[in-house]
Amino acid sequence: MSSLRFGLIGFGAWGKCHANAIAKTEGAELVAIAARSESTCADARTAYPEASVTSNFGEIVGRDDIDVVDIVVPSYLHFEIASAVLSSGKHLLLEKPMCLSVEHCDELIRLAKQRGVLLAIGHELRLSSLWGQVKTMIDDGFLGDPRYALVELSRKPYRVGADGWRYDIDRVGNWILEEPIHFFDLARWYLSSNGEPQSIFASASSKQPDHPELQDNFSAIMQFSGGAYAVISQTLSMFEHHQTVKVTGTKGSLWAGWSGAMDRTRRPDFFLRAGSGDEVQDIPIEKITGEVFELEDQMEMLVQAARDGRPLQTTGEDGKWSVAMCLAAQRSVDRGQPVAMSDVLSS
Ligand SMILES: NC(=O)C1=CN([C@@H]2O[C@H](COP(=O)(O)OP(=O)(O)OC[C@H]3O[C@@H](n4cnc5c(N)ncnc54)[C@H](OP(=O)(O)O)[C@@H]3O)[C@@H](O)[C@H]2O)C=CC1
Ligand SMILES: O=C1CO[C@H](CO)[C@@H](O)[C@@H]1O
Repeated sequence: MSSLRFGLIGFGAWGKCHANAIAKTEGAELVAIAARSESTCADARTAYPEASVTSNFGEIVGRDDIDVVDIVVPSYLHFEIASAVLSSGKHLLLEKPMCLSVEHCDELIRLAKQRGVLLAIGHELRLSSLWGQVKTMIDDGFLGDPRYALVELSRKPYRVGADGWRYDIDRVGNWILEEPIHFFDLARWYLSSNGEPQSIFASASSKQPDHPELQDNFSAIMQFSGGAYAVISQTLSMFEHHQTVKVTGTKGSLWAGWSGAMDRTRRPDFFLRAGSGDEVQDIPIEKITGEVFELEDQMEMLVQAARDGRPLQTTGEDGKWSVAMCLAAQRSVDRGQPVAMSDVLSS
């Protein structure tokens, strides 16, 4: 069977990891790469001599021998490039945050439906053996009724990004859309038996006096219709990368952790422990986990969805919910009050 032909737009810190993941995936072929600057285009030519490289992403969009486009550019460019790709009738893998507004997310979902193509969003934690095992145990009833989730990350500061986009509020949107977006997605996934999130109350602080809008410390409480709630908390003022998840229910509890020198390490430490009354067990996680590994699984997911019609695990609808939760959280930080999800989803 012939390979699915991928075009990659963006070849920065994370785009290079995408290129590597596509190249490793059976049934996928990296045929074209676009970046902005000549120097990044030159890097791409050296690393992937068999791919065509361009500084005009429109050339990839305009080709009719490309099946899937993978977009890994600064977040403020997601909507413009994604709508061009979907309009051209190609499948799309779009990095998180899907877009910087709910309206733009809706428009991409509409376009994907209209053109009958796949739209997957880079919420790769859903493909993790560790975070996925937590979900499996919740769905299998280990906790009884889930009542509470904590998703917490302590890490070193964000990378600046090409041309400084990640430290420019107009181009990044806000910092909740950068990394806490993954944790909102996880919490919504874990507590899905409680219905959708109803409201979010959040606080944040900055350690940068000249940039109060870039908030290094962030915490939120999200309330679900079924009565459960989740706490999302992150600091960028730590060292290394340490993530914790705790979920409790009417019968049991789960505690999972992942640590590495950085988010992209290939040598992480991770664990899952499960409690039921006084009995505590270590749950083995056979498959190594971390964002670089899940990225490879994400490429495989696309190949299988495009070829065999298997369902996507990271959909446009989920991408939209994740953006909406982050926008609600930022509005709550700014106003000092809880924000109803219905206000954000309808505005
Ligand atoms: N799911 C996840 O876990 C992660 C998701 N992300 C997301 O991925 C995206 C990219 O992040 P990251 O790689 O860290 O950012 P970088 O700044 O490192 O890279 C951005 C890349 O986009 C390229 N680019 C900019 N404008 C254009 C354009 N008009 N056409 C083609 N290429 C362009 C840049 O080119 P040049 O180099 O020439 O400037 C650069 O190669 C962001 O949306 C981020 O939120 C990031 C990390 C992890
Ligand atoms: O998961 C992630 C790792 O950190 C990056 C920032 O440096 C984020 O963009 C990203 O979502």
